[in-house]
Amino acid sequence: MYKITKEFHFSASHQLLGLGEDHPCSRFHGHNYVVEVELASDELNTIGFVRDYNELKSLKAYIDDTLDHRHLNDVLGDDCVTAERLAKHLFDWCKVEWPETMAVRVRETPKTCAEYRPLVYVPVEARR
Ligand SMILES: Nc1nc2c(c(=O)[nH]1)N=C([C@H](O)[C@H](O)COP(=O)(O)OP(=O)(O)OP(=O)(O)O)CN2
Ligand SMILES: [Zn+2]
Repeated sequence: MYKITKEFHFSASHQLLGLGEDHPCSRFHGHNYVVEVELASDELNTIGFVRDYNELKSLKAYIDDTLDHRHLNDVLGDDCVTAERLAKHLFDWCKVEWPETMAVRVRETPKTCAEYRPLVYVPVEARR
């Protein structure tokens, strides 16, 4: 299997409501988000690509237009935009664009990372 990744950056604010007032993340705050999308395929195209990195620019356009310098609670219509939920949101967008999408990772800080990767269902008959 071949795997490629590409990284995207944006800045946005959010607030994790429901955590309790003493939790720092319940306050309005922001992050310099790092998003990494992962695509995989058993086969390469005639050029030798899983997919041209250049094509992934449309994710940059989506991020710039809808997430960058915005309040994520408003954009996603969610009062608790965790990194996990943002990873799922971006995974769903990427999967429609590129069926080879395997996972999306979101970093809010250099020390944290949340990933959305669907479980692969293996039928009982195929498990032997
Ligand atoms: N599982 C998750 N936990 C937390 C999330 C999240 O999205 N998923 N988000 C937050 C906050 O929004 C923010 O990311 C702060 O995280 P934290 O690790 O507390 O960041 P700090 O820089 O303050 O960490 P220090 O350990 O103090 O350096 C919280 N949890
Ligand atoms: Zn945060």
